[in-house]
Amino acid sequence: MCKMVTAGKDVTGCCLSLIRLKRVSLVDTLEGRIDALLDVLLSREVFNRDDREDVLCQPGPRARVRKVLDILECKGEEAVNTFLSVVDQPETPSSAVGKSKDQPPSLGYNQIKQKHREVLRRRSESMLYYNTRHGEKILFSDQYVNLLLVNGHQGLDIKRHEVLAYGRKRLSLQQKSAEHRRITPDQLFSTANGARPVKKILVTGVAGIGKTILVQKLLLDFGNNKESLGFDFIIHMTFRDLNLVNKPVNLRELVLRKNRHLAKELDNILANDDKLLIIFDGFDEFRHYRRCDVDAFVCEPDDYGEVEEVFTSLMLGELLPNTAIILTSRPTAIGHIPVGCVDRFVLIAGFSLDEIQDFFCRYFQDEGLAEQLFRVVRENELMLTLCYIPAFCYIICCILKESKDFAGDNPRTMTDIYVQYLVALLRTHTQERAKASGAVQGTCGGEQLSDAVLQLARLAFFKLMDQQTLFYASDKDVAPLEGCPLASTFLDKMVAQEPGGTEDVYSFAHLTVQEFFAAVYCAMTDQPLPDVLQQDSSAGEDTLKGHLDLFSRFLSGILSERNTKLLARQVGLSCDEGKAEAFRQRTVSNLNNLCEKGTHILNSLHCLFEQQDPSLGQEVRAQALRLNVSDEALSPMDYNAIKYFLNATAGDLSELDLTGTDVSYEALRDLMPHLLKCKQLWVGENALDMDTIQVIAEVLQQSDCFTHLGIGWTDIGDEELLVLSNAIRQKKVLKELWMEGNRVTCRGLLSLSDLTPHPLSKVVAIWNDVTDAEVRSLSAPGDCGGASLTVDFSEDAVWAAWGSWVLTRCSVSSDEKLLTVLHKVCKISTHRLETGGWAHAFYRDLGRLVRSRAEQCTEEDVRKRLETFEGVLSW
Ligand SMILES: Nc1ncnc2c1ncn2[C@@H]1O[C@H](COP(=O)(O)OP(=O)(O)OP(=O)(O)O)[C@@H](O)[C@H]1O
Repeated sequence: MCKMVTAGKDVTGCCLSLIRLKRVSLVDTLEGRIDALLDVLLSREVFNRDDREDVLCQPGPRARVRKVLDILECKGEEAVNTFLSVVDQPETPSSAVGKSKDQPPSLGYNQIKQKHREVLRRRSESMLYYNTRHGEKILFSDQYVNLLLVNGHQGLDIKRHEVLAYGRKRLSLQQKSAEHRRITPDQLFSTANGARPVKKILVTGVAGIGKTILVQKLLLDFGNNKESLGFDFIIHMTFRDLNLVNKPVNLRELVLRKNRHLAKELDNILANDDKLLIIFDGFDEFRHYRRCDVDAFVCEPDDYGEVEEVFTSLMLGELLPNTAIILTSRPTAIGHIPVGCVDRFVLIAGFSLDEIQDFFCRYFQDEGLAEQLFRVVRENELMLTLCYIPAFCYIICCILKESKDFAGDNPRTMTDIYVQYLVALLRTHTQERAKASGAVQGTCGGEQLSDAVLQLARLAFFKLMDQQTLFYASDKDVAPLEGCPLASTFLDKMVAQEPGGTEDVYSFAHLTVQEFFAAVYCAMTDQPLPDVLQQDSSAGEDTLKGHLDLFSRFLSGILSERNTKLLARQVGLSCDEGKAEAFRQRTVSNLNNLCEKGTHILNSLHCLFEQQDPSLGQEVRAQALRLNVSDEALSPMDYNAIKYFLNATAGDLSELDLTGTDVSYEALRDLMPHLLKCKQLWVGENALDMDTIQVIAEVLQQSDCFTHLGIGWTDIGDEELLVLSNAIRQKKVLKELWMEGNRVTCRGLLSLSDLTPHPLSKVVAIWNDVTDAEVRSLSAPGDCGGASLTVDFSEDAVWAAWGSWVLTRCSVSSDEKLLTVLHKVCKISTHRLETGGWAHAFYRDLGRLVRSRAEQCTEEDVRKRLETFEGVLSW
């Protein structure tokens, strides 16, 4: 490799700049032979003994090479010239210093390896549920259910709440399962032929989907010698634990914090970095997660840095470049991960129907009972949707264990389930306390119970507002919970090792549980609503979309009449009626506002749904009902909320925006009565098959008010357009048809000729299968479309804005979706793209995006297709 450094160059006169230029690769190349190199430099009198000492004082081989380079810079051209001639010489076996890499592992190394496996096995063999009783041992292997893992790149700007995004993602994943490749835990590091090795893996998935459990599975299999994934050692770190590090630290100390048994062999373990896997769990819980864009790195295991610097240095390969890393995170935080270095993106998609059933069997350990209760859940769409998330599956099993069915207070909304969950656990808790103290039930009842719940809820609320999920025992908000047995039912506790002793650190088992308790506090006390919910929706749209989404849904559900009554009866909590009424009025005014402006409205629809009060919907009196629910795959729960709103509100639907929602035939058919009253329907960026097109055609045939239709990027061809044009001909009310990026040919467009310019005053059909000659004839006045038909890139200003919109979308889409877009946009013939026009910049930027995606892509066939397009785009 040193040959490469100087090959083909006349080194005289440029040696100094050469070593500056090649500094990083020199460090990589020479770290394994630094000691031998020093000897040679000494013997050639380039270095003196003091220089040598200076170098040897540096911690670790990489730092030593850097020091050599620094000293050489001071010594000037001649010294550097000699140095380069030395490094160009082939390495003699004796000079190779990567000792531990080349030598067979020592006995000590192998013994520690086995011991470490035993430690990991011991630590991972029990399943720890948040409410596991002290001393209770539930075997992990008895409870573990297979998780669906898929290779996948995820958009980095997922801001929506994970739990809710989950149902949508899950369903769309299922639909597209053929396109995605399933992987199993043992395939995480496997590579397709010829692909570069997978070293850094990012595992994402929403709250409660099983990221930590997957990590536990990897550790247990490793501990049991079942699956080593090719590693000698796995080091497990959680960000919860790393949060406790509050001063500069080095990697060695971080490893030893929880693994003192590795101390003796740690040098060898770190030297064998290609046999080492480090797992970092729960990046979203890292309190410094916004600060990982560091510019200071640590390069040696003994170098000190802030904890985020050590982490980022490992991720970017500045530190232990050959070490494999698995990083888990909820999607909300991945925008802060240096994803450029990630070799593989893995998404945990949770349970499918079979796994839910398997979970029930394992949980109830009685086949008959499990089957009976599974049937109850399967018949309840909402419940079933939630069960795809293992954590919910667990919560629902807890509820069922208590009540055996959902009869009586049948849960209809997400809040209902959480309220029942709270009640179920409180009941167990009070009964157990009564049993333990030998007293009658109610020891912790009445006031005492509601006070304890409010204490917990207070903690949840204030920490949520500060976006905190970890609470130290020394915190003044935590202190009142000391000794409260209720807290241990709902809070996770861990003991943090601190220099002066230990400290307890608490968290709710899941963020959703914290959000629920926070909403209980806000509803049941005189705490004013948080500012973001107070704001007029015109100012607060953005914030309302963010981290308080689920909190506001819970708040709405808790303030509903049925839940306030239930909580009063079961928990002794009462809420101020004025507050409930104020919240309801705010919900109505938010809905009015969002409808009139056509801003994203889904969360407010869920708030309304949570209330389950038909009269509330009737109060919505927006001047125009513009419903924008675009850009995320919608789940059955979302459709429930949309339909609920549309059924409850009177008035015609001005606009329904279902762009990029994975809308299906069933969903559109279900919405049919509302579509007949809709003026503008946007269903672009969904794969629309003929059945779905038929539903739209039916609406066109029957509706007297349907004036605008958007079906861009829906993969439709002439046949589908023919069905639509026949339907338009029936009522002749459609004015605008947007159908860019499809497979329509000139023949298809000609089917619209008698419909333009009346009723169709605008047809946008760029990026379809139309040749240049056809474009000219179609655009000619008097022909098929004339002025009302746009098939070409004529108006620069309009399409420049369009291009940047498409680019933004491409940058957050999956590789598969990117390929679909590329397939369309690369059909444009180049001579129509006038030099200097917007299209050049557009294709250049698109080319860059494709190149970076191809570099990161681990699926060979997808990568090859991306590379083909890269070639096309670099004409
Ligand atoms: N594969 C599984 N088999 C059985 N139970 C599971 C499995 N995965 C998850 N669970 C259940 O779901 C709960 C939550 O899982 P886990 O803590 O791994 O989620 P997570 O994705 O790490 O969530 P968060 O993002 O909130 O940290 C577990 O405590 C367990 O009860």
